Amino acid sequence: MKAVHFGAGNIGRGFIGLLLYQSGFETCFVDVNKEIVDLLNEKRQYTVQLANEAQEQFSVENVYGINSVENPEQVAEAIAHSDLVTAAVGPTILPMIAGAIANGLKKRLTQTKKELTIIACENMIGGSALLKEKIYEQLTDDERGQFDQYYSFPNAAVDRIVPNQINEDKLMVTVEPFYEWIVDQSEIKGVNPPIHGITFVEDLQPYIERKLFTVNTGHAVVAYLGYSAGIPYIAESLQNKEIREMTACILQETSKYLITKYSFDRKAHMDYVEKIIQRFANPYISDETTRVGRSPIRKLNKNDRLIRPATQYVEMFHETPNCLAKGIAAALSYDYLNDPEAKEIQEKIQQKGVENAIETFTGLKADTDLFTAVCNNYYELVSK
Ligand SMILES: NC(=O)C1=CN([C@@H]2O[C@H](COP(=O)(O)OP(=O)(O)OC[C@H]3O[C@@H](n4cnc5c(N)ncnc54)[C@H](O)[C@@H]3O)[C@@H](O)[C@H]2O)C=CC1
Ligand SMILES: O=P(O)(O)OC[C@H]1O[C@](O)(CO)[C@@H](O)[C@@H]1O
Repeated sequence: MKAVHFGAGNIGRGFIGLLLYQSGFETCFVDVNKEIVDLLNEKRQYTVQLANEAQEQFSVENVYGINSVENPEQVAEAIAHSDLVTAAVGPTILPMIAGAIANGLKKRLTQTKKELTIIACENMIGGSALLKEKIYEQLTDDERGQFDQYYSFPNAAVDRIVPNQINEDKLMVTVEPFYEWIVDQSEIKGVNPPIHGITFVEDLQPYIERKLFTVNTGHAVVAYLGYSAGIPYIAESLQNKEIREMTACILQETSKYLITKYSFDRKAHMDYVEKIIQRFANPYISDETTRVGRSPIRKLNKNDRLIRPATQYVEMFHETPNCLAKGIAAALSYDYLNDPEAKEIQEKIQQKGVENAIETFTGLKADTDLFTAVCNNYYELVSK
């Protein structure tokens, strides 16, 4: 079996690539990073190491790379002969890979009429649906009809903390032991991809919201509060009592929303939350607050990990989630200027004021209690 995976980065190599190999796939990594692609072609294998006391290592073999800038034709050819296409490039990059996937899928139709599954493995709601939308924008009506018949784009939730790598071996990836990959099987045409480690579900919504509004909300606020306190690493940030308590409070608010909406068992959900906080504090991982806090405009989007649970909370309980408001304020105050999105937010705040920035980046309306709470928390945070 052959898989084409876009994005030979942390999640691509450290999570998806590992499971594909363990499930018997040959994996073609498509990337724009020449160094990584060349190394994959030279070594044809790499190592994944677990971030725990035993530091267990796994060899991932049967891999190669294609540079999509230099060799777009090879990418199309690989997709035409593949049994699975996956991606982990980041939500903002999905539109940029859509053309290459569209070309490959068109070529595939000239050679076979077998079904194919395409899965975007990103931290977002509806990642594969977005990829499909961007691919379909490039098709004629006739091609859309054929794609509908053979290709499916099931949404997915992926969870494994993979920090930035500082290994001498540029292909090696250190990952946390925990992982979860959940795929919406109701969307799949033909058989489910035979990958050990995927959990197939009929309704992804509870799983993706539970993951995004617990793992990603929690991780992001630790990053922004840690950065604001001058702490460079996530685990170290959690040693700060104020940050730990604020994170717990924020996750109480998201839990209240999730438990009410999806009727999760309270005890099981709170155990899930506790386990996640322990994962953040993993002493075998050095995870920078600037990595976890990256791209704050994306993270402040109305459908993402900070604003969506807050607005859903207001809608459901008619009260303001004050801790989430503080987490949102911390994201707005994130002034790491090497991050282009953080820079853009800070420039907006300087030029137009924080009220304008809140409206622009979060979509919150100025006459709401949540807006006021975010604003007040922002002023409190920056005056410290
Ligand atoms: N690192 C983590 O712990 C987790 C990450 N994710 C998600 O996985 C996705 C990828 O994240 P990471 O692996 O951490 O990022 P990364 O930056 O390590 O990897 C992204 C890869 O995509 C490549 N890329 C960029 N533009 C491309 C293009 N046009 N065509 C092909 N490849 C391209 C980059 O060169 C890089 O190798 C993101 O959506 C992230 O939210 C999800 C769960 C955990
Ligand atoms: O990848 P994003 O969406 O920027 O989020 C940052 C971090 O969230 C996690 O996926 C999980 O907390 C990280 O490991 C990840 O990189």
